[in-house]
Amino acid sequence: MTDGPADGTPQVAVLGGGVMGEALLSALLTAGWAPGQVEVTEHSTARADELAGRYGVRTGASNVDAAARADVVLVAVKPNVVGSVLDEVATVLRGGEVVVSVAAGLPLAFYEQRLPAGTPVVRVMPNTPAVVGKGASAIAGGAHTTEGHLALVERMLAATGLVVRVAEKDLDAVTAISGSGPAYAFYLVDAMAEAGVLLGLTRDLATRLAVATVEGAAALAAQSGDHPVVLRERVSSPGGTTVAAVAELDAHGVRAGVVAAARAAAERSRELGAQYAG
Ligand SMILES: NC(=O)C1=CN([C@@H]2O[C@H](COP(=O)(O)OP(=O)(O)OC[C@H]3O[C@@H](n4cnc5c(N)ncnc54)[C@H](OP(=O)(O)O)[C@@H]3O)[C@@H](O)[C@H]2O)C=CC1
Ligand SMILES: O=C(O)[C@@H]1CCC=N1
Repeated sequence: MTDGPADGTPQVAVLGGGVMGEALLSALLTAGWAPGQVEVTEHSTARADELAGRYGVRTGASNVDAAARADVVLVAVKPNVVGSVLDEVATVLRGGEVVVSVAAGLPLAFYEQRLPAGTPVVRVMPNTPAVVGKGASAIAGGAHTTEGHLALVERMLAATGLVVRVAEKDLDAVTAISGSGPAYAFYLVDAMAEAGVLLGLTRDLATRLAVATVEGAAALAAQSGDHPVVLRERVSSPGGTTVAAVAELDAHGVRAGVVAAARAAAERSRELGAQYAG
């Protein structure tokens, strides 16, 4: 079994071809995997056919068959299904395959207990902007994971955007910030667009302006390296429109709301782990 780029391009089985499974499948192909080196499993025949038609990969309903052919098993089903999927594929894994999972909450030990002894497991917390190469993913390896395994997963995610290594204990927080975070940004974009409509802009124009503004602000924050407070101050002319607006954000508790939202997401991640791994 390969454990790194030097060993070539391993065969990957993506178990679950939903939102994240498709994003990772697409990223693998962009990163250089050939369609013949990736296989996807799906419950729904219609969805399997859709993915096969769009990406030219082999698709099927059998997790066991796909795992038996794979060097890397990428688990992309919901947390409540992961246990049963692991029990299925554990029957055909030999301990040398790398198991990678994007499921929220479930600890590495949960996988290691269910898989053959010595199986390297890597948890990944990606996010949906991976689809356009602007994602943010954090990875954490388990007890049998080597530098080569982590490097392989980084290579698999190369087309998704930023990839960072973290300790497993930080993954609930990562889930709350970057995993769920795109939803917070879309929430803001939607609110800004709605406000534009309220102020008399067409919905199309308001949405385009809101999206470009959030995209531009993120790019400026990334490229300037300046603290967000400094960037905000630069927008805020004395006695001007921005200070009037930000005072309303403060008065409505938006900052506290974001903090509470992230705390709730991290707590839910811990709950999912306890609920389905317990
Ligand atoms: N969406 C996101 O932004 C992120 C998701 N994740 C994680 O990714 C995982 C998948 O989430 P997401 O893609 O959103 O969910 P989806 O529901 O879109 O995808 C899951 C897919 O797995 C299929 N499936 C269900 N059971 C099985 C099975 N036994 N074997 C094979 N396939 C199966 C489902 O089919 P069917 O619908 O027919 O049951 C569905 O297509 C979750 O664990 C989540 O925590 C992590 C980071 C971000
Ligand atoms: O909502 C969820 O549970 C998943 C994990 C992070 C983003 N989506």
